[in-house]
Amino acid sequence: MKSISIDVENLTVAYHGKVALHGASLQIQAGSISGLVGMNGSGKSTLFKAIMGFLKPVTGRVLINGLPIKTVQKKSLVAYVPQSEEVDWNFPVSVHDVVMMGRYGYMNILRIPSANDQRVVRESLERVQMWSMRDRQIGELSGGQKKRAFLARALAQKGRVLLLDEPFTGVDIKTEKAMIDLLLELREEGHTILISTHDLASITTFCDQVVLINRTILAYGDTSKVFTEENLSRTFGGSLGDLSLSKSQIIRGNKSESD
Ligand SMILES: Nc1ncnc2c1ncn2[C@@H]1O[C@H](COP(=O)(O)OP(=O)(O)OP(=O)(O)O)[C@@H](O)[C@H]1O
Repeated sequence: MKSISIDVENLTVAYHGKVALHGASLQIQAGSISGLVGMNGSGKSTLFKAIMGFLKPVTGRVLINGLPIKTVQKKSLVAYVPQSEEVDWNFPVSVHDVVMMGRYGYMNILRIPSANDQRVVRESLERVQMWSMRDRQIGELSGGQKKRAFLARALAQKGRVLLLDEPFTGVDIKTEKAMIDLLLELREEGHTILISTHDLASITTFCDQVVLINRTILAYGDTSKVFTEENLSRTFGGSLGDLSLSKSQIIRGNKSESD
């Protein structure tokens, strides 16, 4: 699989004239995992939505492998897992239906799944250990199961770029570890992954790059260079103590089962 880069150039995004993200620039290397880190309201979801082309920027642009998102989306290259709050969980669809939505870009207007679509949906559900729950209504799932169902939808889309907005929120430590292992596998397969998370302690265990955000991009680059005490203080406006993060977790990451 050929890996794909993401370039964000001088991006400014506003909601009803109020700027949420200004002058944001960053580069995500093809075939890497990047952790997007920032406080509540710092603009993480806004950045995801702008990369997806859901929000029209006031200034700047986003290039996926050098191409505008509109061109790329026709090929279903970028898959997005939104925050749980963005999903209507009362919508009467099964887990299987949700994952099949990842195949819509490959179907004609009648949306009749082919044998290949059925196979890909099954494989995607099996990869997140959700095949046995395929007939459940999405509203009946636990927080972690909801996240896995939407990750399966992204896998079914066969996007080469995966944008994951807080996939670990409400997920237990065992499931988070299984998801991280899956992300590492997906990177080996050539996917480019941008993931926002509030679990700072696990960043150094799986992210090649870190992007620090507070209404603009404060820093980005190799985790070993960017995930520093000074940069985190700038991002969160406090000390490491406030972040419940030890120096060792910044340097090499040491999240344990008992955390
Ligand atoms: N639909 C919207 N209309 C108006 N303002 C919005 C909208 N969505 C987000 N905002 C504002 O834009 C800013 C950035 O919000 P955003 O959701 O991108 O932050 P975030 O970093 O994803 O936060 P969190 O960690 O809480 O999910 C916030 O001030 C927020 O209030």
